[in-house]
Amino acid sequence: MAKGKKNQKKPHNRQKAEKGRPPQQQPKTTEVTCTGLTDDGKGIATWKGKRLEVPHLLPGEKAEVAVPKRGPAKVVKILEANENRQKAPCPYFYECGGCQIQHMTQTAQYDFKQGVVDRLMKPFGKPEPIMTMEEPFGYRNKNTMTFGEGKKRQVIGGLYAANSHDLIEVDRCLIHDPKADAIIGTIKKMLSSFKLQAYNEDTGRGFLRHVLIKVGKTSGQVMVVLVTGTPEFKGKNNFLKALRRDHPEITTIIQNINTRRDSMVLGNQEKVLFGKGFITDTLGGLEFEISSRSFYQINPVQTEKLYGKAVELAGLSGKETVIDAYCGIGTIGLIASKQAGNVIGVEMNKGAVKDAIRNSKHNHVKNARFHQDDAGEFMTKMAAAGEKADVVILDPPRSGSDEAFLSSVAKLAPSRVVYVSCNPETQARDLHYLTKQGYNVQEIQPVDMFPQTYHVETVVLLTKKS
Ligand SMILES: C[S@@+](CC[C@H](N)C(=O)[O-])C[C@H]1O[C@@H](n2cnc3c(N)ncnc32)[C@H](O)[C@@H]1O
Repeated sequence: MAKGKKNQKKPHNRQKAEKGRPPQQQPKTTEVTCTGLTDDGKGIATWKGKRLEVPHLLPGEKAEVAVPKRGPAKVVKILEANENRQKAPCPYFYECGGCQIQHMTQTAQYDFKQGVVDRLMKPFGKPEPIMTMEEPFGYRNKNTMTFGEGKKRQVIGGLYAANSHDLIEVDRCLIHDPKADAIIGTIKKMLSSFKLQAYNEDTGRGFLRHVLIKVGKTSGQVMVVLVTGTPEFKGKNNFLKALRRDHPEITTIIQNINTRRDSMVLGNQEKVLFGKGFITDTLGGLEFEISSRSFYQINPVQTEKLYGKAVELAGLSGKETVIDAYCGIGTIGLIASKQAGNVIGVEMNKGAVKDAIRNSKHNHVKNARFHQDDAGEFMTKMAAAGEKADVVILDPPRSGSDEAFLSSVAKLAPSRVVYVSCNPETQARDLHYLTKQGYNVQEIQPVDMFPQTYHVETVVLLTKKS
């Protein structure tokens, strides 16, 4: 849900900016009929002969909609509702930018995601029914709330409003782990009794910027990261004592110091204040160490299904050489290593590679090696050296893979390619390339990794044409 936050513009001091500004005109309202949905779940309508995208509107619905000069259109009143509409369970849904489709019933959410995948994958075959989640709330193991000052310098702890960098006070986010929000609530209350200020983005002063909580869903371990604008931590010992007294479930506490003036959540400096500085969690029968910065899939229940499917599609017999490209902390490769001859992981992020190596030792995996490199360059070098691989598993970022990587796949000529993606649009682009390079798509499996949001994960099996 935090996707895109980093790139959002820094806000101005809104209070200052509003002084002397003429009162804002109310945006015009108009009646529209929704004819379809964008791939990110917005309604599509026509206004003044042009396409208008309206968040929270469903196909067939008639609505009165406000159309401001700048920014997204907004539903003022639904005049005729679609049967798939429901009252969003979260009271912050219409303001907050975290979830986009809570106004759809759960079944309609699945139909929407299935429809997006079916359309994008049509040239390659018919996707399997989406893997759904039995309990599609409270699934996140990584939960962040941001702290700031309100107009009266009061502490605000919450999430950013949609399409903006304005903070809205949120006590409970329904996709967060409830334990995480309870700890954040306690910290919010403790700030004033410990005379600690929230960080003010405009002045660059103040103490608490964010609280990041990671929860090991199977281990029950809890990491609290206090992201502070200054290294000084007044009353630290008593603060930690009080926090741990109220939340004995906390297993480690870290202070991350972020003095940057941009909107990156974590700074580069860290102090472990309590515990080991990491938590562990179990996935695919292995135990992974998770630090504050490690990339780790945020929905472990669905990740078990996703990785299980990816390993099944790899069709391993115990002898194969498997490449785990874009491997992060090595999760997929290490899980696959139990059924493979050997695993070669490649990942650009240095910290993640260190984590992957540590995780392979921790799990006594002897047949996996990890390399820090650009995946495309690494594969190009492998192909040039005449090396071979039996299976390539790739799980690139949202932007997808690149030509260097995909053309090297064709040269390495693995019999199977298992492509995991969090963006079916870039995945479809890359599948077009691979199918022209001698591969056939055999199976397409969508997985709902991010319920209540428009995001959908897919895993695709390609095999070499004989
Ligand atoms: C979607 S994550 C997948 C991580 C891992 N497979 C998992 O499931 O946890 C994508 C990973 O690709 C890495 N990455 C991004 N661009 C890369 C590149 N050009 N070469 C290698 N790794 C890259 C990112 O650092 C990130 O760890």
